[in-house]
Amino acid sequence: MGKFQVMNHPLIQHKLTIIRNENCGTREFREVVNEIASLLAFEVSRDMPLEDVDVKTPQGIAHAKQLSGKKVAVVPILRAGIGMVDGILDLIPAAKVGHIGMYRDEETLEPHEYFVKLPSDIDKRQIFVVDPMLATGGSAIMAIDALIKRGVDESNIKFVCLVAAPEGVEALQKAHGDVDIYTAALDDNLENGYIVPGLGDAGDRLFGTK
Ligand SMILES: O=P(O)(O)OC[C@H]1O[C@H](OP(=O)(O)OP(=O)(O)O)[C@H](O)[C@@H]1O
Ligand SMILES: O=c1cc[nH]c(=O)[nH]1
Ligand SMILES: [Mg+2]
Repeated sequence: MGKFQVMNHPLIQHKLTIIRNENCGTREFREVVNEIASLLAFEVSRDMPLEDVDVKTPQGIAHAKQLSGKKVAVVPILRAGIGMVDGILDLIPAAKVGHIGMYRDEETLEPHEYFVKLPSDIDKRQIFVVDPMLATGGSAIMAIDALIKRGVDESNIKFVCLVAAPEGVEALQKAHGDVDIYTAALDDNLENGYIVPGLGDAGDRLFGTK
């Protein structure tokens, strides 16, 4: 079973409160989502493997460490996931970026895939699937299905979000038990498909479309 972790670092919690506020405007919302994504990436990358390396400093030889594991791919679920990408690339600049386009039918809440473009070596990478909201879990499950269909092993996927509903966590764990889930908050429940208290429609707040 993959892990489920709520990232309760004080900086993450403080910044999440800023974007939950209905008076937070598009510009600040966008900036702070990226800041939270960076802080989440710092925690999510904590178990990346290291190898020993000797490096010559101006004063001698340091027995040091460098990253040794799989290269990273960040995969945002469009649209709202795009809001987290730059923040993660600030920490992992060499990561490749794949995109999976997904929209929820407003009536049925069913997800629909409309775009997939991934690095050609996606099956060899450590993948961070990012989306601010895990509501029913349908979009995350379908995005991960799309990766598995292309040869990705579930255990190489970490799902990173800002706010999760218990219903979404349960559904994602049931569908993809080996995927690690990281969130800045686990909220109360879903009402009409929206997370309560949540932060509203993340895509619309990021892109100013409402
Ligand atoms: O867990 P679920 O019930 O599937 O809901 C979560 C999805 O809903 C939102 O996207 P939306 O469909 O509104 O698209 P957008 O990002 O383009 O606004 C959000 O960004 C997630 O992708
Ligand atoms: O609360 C929610 C649920 C789904 N998508 C959002 O953007 N917000
Ligand atoms: Mg939306």
